[in-house]
Amino acid sequence: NSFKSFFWRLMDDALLQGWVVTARKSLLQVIFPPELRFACLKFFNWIFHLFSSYCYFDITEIDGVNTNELYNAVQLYLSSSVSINGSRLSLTRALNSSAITFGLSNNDCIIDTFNGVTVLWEHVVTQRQSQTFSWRPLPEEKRGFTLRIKKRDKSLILDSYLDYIMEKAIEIRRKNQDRLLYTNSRGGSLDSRGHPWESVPFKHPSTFDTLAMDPVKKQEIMDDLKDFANGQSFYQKTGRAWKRGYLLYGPPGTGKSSMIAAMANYLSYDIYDLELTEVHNNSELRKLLMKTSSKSIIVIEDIDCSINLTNRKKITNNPSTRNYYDPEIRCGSGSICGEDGGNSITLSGLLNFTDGLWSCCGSERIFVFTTNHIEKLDPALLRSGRMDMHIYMSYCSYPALKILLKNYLGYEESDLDYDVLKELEEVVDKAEMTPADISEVLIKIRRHKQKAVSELSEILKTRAERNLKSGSLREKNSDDMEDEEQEKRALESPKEGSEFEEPCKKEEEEDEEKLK
Ligand SMILES: Nc1ncnc2c1ncn2[C@@H]1O[C@H](COP(=O)(O)OP(=O)(O)OP(=O)(O)O)[C@@H](O)[C@H]1O
Ligand SMILES: [Mg+2]
Repeated sequence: NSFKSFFWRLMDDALLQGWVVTARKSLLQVIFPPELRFACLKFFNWIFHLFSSYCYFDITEIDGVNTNELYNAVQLYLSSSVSINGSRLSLTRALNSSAITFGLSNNDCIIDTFNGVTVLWEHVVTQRQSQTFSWRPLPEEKRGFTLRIKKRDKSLILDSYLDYIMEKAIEIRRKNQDRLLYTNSRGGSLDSRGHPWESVPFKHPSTFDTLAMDPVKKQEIMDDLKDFANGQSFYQKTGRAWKRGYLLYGPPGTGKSSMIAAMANYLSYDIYDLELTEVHNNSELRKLLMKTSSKSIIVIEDIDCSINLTNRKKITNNPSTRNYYDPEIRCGSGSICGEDGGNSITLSGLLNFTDGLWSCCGSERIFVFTTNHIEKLDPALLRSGRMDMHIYMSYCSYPALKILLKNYLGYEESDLDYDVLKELEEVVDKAEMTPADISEVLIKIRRHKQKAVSELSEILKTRAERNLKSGSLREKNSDDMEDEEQEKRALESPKEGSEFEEPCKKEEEEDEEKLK
């Protein structure tokens, strides 16, 4: 009985409580209808914001139906600071990327500072209430960032912080994305999207660390590249197009192509490998240039072989008449400007490509030309300002050899005997071996390090001796030939005031008379 009464009392209580709750609810609704409650909330919000020293900006992932660019930019931008400070992170890896991006977890906060101003970012994720009609399905979660800043810093932040974030995001995206190597090997034909370039992921492992060359020269080039990449305001201030030209020259196998790969890896630029022989005329060249993107290196390898410079000799043989404004010289090879009617690629077209008006469509571009024979190049290509830096890639020097020993055998300078080093230093310059030759020797015997060094030393010695012998032989030959030539000249040369000068004088006199 007692249990029964207890049960019923409990039920009564529950019923009563339910009634009370319902009654209270309906009473509240009578006194505070939803409109009034909403107005109250708004009012309290307004009061809160009025007295708060902060203001808030919401950056939602989807703005109406479009994806909000700023949301993605903020996400990428925060990824760099989040990776250091966060304790719970979301990780993503985008398509075409080999890097992992860190992100703020849902409803997590992070503090950032910009120009001494502190801001707070919150990643707000809520469930989407009801699916409204839309042409494309929206994600179930509503994501966004809320930026909290002090009211007094509002103008500073809006003026520069958001621009800074956008720039940083582009940089991070480029760094994370695999770089591309473009080629125009398809000739002038376009792909389905109207692009003349074909691309493949660029994964060349060459870096400035692995490049064997004089460290001082290497540092100079690296500084120059960094100055260029950070020099937007400088180029704007001085009225120069934001581009730079490098001419790499030297014997085959000295690292010209490796240097280009190292440059691209250092600056995270794409490479456009321009095959000039596939370009039919100047307008095609211009179209190719227009379709290159900023932050890229445009490469023309073996420039001396790529363009017809046959008539160049005619011009350079007569230096007194050489004038850059001469149309023949501007066109490089005489055949090009006029008669061919633009049916072939010309030196003038190439010069316009590198520093004409068209070269400035897009910005932050580097032109690199390589050649094994700098002496074959037209002076118009070499004049200062066109190729800003001429870099000689030389035979392997002692500092370069030390880099190769470190890269291939893991030998630091201190790991090797003083005598061995001295021996290598003495012969390496005289041997005139390219880094490619030396790396070939080291690769073959890299498992037996000491043997590799002693074998390399032997090879260098033999090559040095051979060069010395052939050098002295060459000297002797050239001395003999000079003697012979002098003798010949002495025999052939007419005596002073002989008939050789007479006709010339006669002709001159006749010319003068005609002029009179
Ligand atoms: N300076 C260097 N540092 C490191 N490795 C080098 C260097 N030079 C050449 N090598 C090695 O030799 C190979 C050939 O070098 P690379 O193609 O860069 O020479 P190149 O100067 O472009 O020759 P070519 O004039 O024939 O095009 C590379 O794969 C690289 O491993
Ligand atoms: Mg090369």
